[in-house]
Amino acid sequence: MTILSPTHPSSSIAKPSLIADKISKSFTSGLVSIQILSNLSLAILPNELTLISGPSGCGKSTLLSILSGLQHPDQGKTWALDQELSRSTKRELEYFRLHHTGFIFQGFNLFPALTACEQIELPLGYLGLTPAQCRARALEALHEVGLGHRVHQRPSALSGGEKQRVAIARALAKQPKFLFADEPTSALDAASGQVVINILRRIAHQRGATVLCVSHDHRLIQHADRILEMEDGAIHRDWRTVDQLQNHSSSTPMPDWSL
Ligand SMILES: Nc1ncnc2c1ncn2[C@@H]1O[C@H](COP(=O)(O)OP(=O)(O)OP(=O)(O)O)[C@@H](O)[C@H]1O
Repeated sequence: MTILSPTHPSSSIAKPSLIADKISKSFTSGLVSIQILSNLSLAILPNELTLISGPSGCGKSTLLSILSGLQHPDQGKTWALDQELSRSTKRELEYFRLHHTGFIFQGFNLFPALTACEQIELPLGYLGLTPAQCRARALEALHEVGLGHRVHQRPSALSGGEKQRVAIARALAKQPKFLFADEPTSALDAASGQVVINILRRIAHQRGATVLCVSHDHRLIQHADRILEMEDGAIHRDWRTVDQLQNHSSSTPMPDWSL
């Protein structure tokens, strides 16, 4: 059984790749304004899978969309590496998302008419790669998620877990620095969900990507490196697996996370 320990900054000396500094967000419904995120600050590290968990409606997806540059916070600042997302223009955010991010959603978002390989080749074309480069990257990504034998299948011939693996391969083929996943296992059975979360963790560890995953699927917790539990628009608890802590010396110096 995985034992969880409270996160301590000395557990890592890596520089955060994603930072939120006192961000707030509210939505207006009719005459009522509802505060979703309140003065939230956090720092996410590369090379690990960070899981944001919490009850439905607590603001997980809103936080993910702000950290990935899909939305601006009402107040506060966000950075991805050295780019201040909260001050970036729409065009700068589009460039950031196209070149540096991959997204994975609960519903897979695959085109029914395209084969697994074509699903991946299509968006790669927007990166300016040649058709041969797109094909090579697509095949490599499909092999990486264990779907080398399903290259020419359309979504209707794939299981839910396989569809999600195609979606991961599509995100992976861009070779992104950031991978954002919103409830990637919700539509999957336990075994398929476990395969998906293991792939996400491997991408973080082997490729050095920052992998941020939103889920209220408790089966995922023991497979994440770090767990952020949200409640009422704030980070309520911040946990890290003991395995991860033991990989670092107890004399590891404190990183400078000052904002
Ligand atoms: N664009 C929007 N306009 C109005 N309200 C919104 C908008 N986006 C989110 N909300 C509201 O903000 C709250 C938080 O939504 P969010 O999707 O971030 O929560 P969540 O924790 O991801 O929920 P779930 O686990 O159910 O997906 C919800 O009450 C939702 O209805």
